[in-house]
This record gives sequence, structure tokens and C-alpha cells, in this order.
Amino acid sequence: MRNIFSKKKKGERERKMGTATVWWRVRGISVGVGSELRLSEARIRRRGISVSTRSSCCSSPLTLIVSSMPYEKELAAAKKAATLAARLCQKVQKALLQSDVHSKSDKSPVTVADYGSQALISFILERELPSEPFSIVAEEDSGDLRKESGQETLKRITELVNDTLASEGSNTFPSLTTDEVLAAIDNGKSEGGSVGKHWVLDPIDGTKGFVRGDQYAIALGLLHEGKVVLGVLACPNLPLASIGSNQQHSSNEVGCLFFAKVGDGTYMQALGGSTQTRVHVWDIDNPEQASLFESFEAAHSSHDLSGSIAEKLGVKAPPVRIDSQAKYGALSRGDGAIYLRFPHKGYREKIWDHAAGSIVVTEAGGIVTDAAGNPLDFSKGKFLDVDTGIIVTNQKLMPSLLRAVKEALNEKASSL
Ligand SMILES: Nc1ncnc2c1ncn2[C@@H]1O[C@H](COP(=O)(O)O)[C@@H](O)[C@H]1OP(=O)(O)O
Ligand SMILES: [Mg+2]
Ligand SMILES: [Mg+2]
Ligand SMILES: [Mg+2]
Repeated sequence: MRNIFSKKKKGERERKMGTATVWWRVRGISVGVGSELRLSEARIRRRGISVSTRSSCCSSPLTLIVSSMPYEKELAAAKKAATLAARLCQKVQKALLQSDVHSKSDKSPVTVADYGSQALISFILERELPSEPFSIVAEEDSGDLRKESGQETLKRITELVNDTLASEGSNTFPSLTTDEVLAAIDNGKSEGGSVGKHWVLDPIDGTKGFVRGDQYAIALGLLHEGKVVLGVLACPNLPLASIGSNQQHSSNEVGCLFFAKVGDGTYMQALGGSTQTRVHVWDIDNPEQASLFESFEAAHSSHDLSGSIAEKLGVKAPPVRIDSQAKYGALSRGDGAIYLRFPHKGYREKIWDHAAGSIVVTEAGGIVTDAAGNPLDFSKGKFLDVDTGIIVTNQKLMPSLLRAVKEALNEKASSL
């Protein structure tokens, strides 16, 4: 904790309460004392800064102590959990056996690594942050693993989780039993919402990419009072070098960890590395030079619609099609400038598919909205109520992108 207040200019600086009080400014917000403190605190907290007060008596100046490092311990725990989960996933992907892939009731694939990643992350977060009430909204549940037919799979997941915890190289973590693994997975049943803190987890985002041997991400976000305040994206197969038309980094290394905290920018480091670099979205204003990102799976997002939008914008490069929120990561460091996602009719977007990715992009200077230009609302439980699709770009391109999206959607509607 450190005092980061600066006094306002003389004249606006002092205000009476008892015999002495002072007005201060914190990162552009006026902060008062006494009766006005409650309101100011709320405003400050919305920006993710925590406040405490110290006052000996009303005749001495009230001192506001503002922590400039909010969510620091949550970020450290989230990075640790996502990095370990990535290790578990890499091990499984290397030797993926057919028996490790199962089909859920909605026919989408789930693997031992999805379950293992969720159990591991849930267990580590709860253990690393013992003083906080623990709530996590996550994709998987243990229903199938509790059936007779799921026992072998459950054993395999428990082994994977314990091997990964042991690979930490310390005695910090005990071995988990199968029941503890089931309980850790089922922590993820929280409904989220607009009150309090909730972790939001996609243990493997892009399971189809994972099974194919391509891109996937471990995506972990934190909601506070309905807003995403922190996000970590581990992308084990994403090169450190650019994957779009904006070739700014060069490296042969693969495996990236992106992380962002509200008001603090977005950073990238090699997975398992320690040197972090601040990243920014690509600041271009000419869409002709832009790379456009979209789902690899045509069943997840309409390639026709994004093709028509790209044509209207004059985008020259072919679309970059990759799985998962790795697209948000790549955009946050400027590999490309546009991400379009238009799921087919009837599909409902979930918060875990966008929470981490959206803050990674917005803290890097980008904008994430639905197809009508509305911000995403993460406060309504596990679903996102979006209009038609999700679009992502930089500040300069957003107005022309919104126009092109509107035109393309109108054309599509009139052709039906
Ligand atoms: N029919 C579908 N339409 C849209 N998205 C889907 C569909 N089925 C699964 N998804 C989810 O879309 C995301 C993948 O997006 P992308 O196609 O951009 O890689 C994943 O979160 C995936 O779930 P999962 O987390 O189970 O992999
Ligand atoms: Mg899934
Ligand atoms: Mg997902
Ligand atoms: Mg998933």
C-alpha cells in the first residue's frame, strides 16, 4: 500500500470538515472526505483501486491510503494456476489417446485435459487465496465422471492432476483423491452475477483445436461487481512471433501467457518464462492492411458473413483462422487488427469464452462489442446476451467496422 494522492491546485485544494480536511485527486477522480467519502470510494473501486482510511480525530487531516496494486495477489494466483494447467494440457496433447476424448450431451468434445485443467485451477485458486469467499463459473461439471462408466477416466484425470502438482518441484501441494478432484471440478457451478467476485474459467477453450493438435487456450478471468477486472490467457501452441500480417516480433519459441489487470495494461511472456513485455493493439486506420481473425471451425462462426465484411472494408489479406481465445491474445499484441465472431442461429455465448480475452484486448487499447456496438455485459450469469455477434478491433477502425457489419447483416437479412 502506498499513498498515491496528489493535491489539487491551490484554491480547489482545501475544504472544511471540523478544522481540517483536504481534497485530493487520484488518477483523475476527485476524492473527498467525511460524508462524501462513501461515494468517492465506490467510484474509485469501480476503477479497481482499493481504499482505506485513517483518521485520528476530526481536527486532524483525514488520510486516504490507496492501494495502487489491486488484484495483485489474484493475478499471481491466476498466472500460477493457468501455467500449471497449460503444463497438464501439453502433456495430454502430446500423447492424446482416443480414450481421452469424450462427447458431452451437446455432442461437443471434452477431454481428460479439460477436466484436469478445471480441477487444477479451481484447487490452486482456492488454496492460494484462502481469505476470500471462493466462487468460480466454469465450463465443465463432474456429472459424467460420477457414473460407473466414468471411473477409469476419473482415475486418469486424478493422476494427471497429481503428476502436475508434483512437477511444481515443491511440497506445497498434497496429492488429491478422486473425490477431491470431483469437488474441485464442481466448484465451477457458481452462477456469477453482478455482486462480489467470481472467477470465470474455460479450462480448455477450443477443445476441437486441442484435439486436432492446433491452437487452444486456458482462459481465466475475474469478475468484480459484474465487470472483468483481470484476465489470463495461456496459449501453449501460439508462437511468440506474429501470426498475422503485422510482422513485428520474431522468435521461434512457442507458448505465450497473456495477462491484464484493469487500468494496468496487457502483458505477454513466454509460458514458463519470466520476462514480460507490455503489448498494444495494432494502431492502423487503414483496414486494407489489416489481418482479420476468425474461428477455424465454420460451425462456430459464419465465414461467409466475415468474408462479406472484409470485402466491404477492403481487407486484402486472407483471414487468419485459428481456434480459441488465442485470437484475442494475437490481436492484443497487434498481429492483426480485427476479430469477427458470428455464431450460427440459436447459439448462446458463454462468459468463459470471452471474459479473459476481452480484458486482454481492451487493456491493450482495443474495443470489444457485440455486432450492434454494445459493450459485453458479464454480469448476467453464465450467458452473454449479445446482439448477433462479437466484433473486436482498435479505436480507429471501429466506426468503419460497425458500418460494414451493419451493411452485411442487412444484406444477409434481405436475401433470406
Ligand atoms: N456450435 C458452436 N458455435 C459457436 N461456438 C462454439 C460452438 N460449439 C462450441 N463452441 C465454443 O466456441 C469456442 C471456440 O471458438 P473458436 O471456434 O473461436 O475456437 C469454444 O469456447 C467452444 O467451446 P470449447 O471451449 O468447448 O472449445
Ligand atoms: Mg467445450
Ligand atoms: Mg470455450
Ligand atoms: Mg472449453
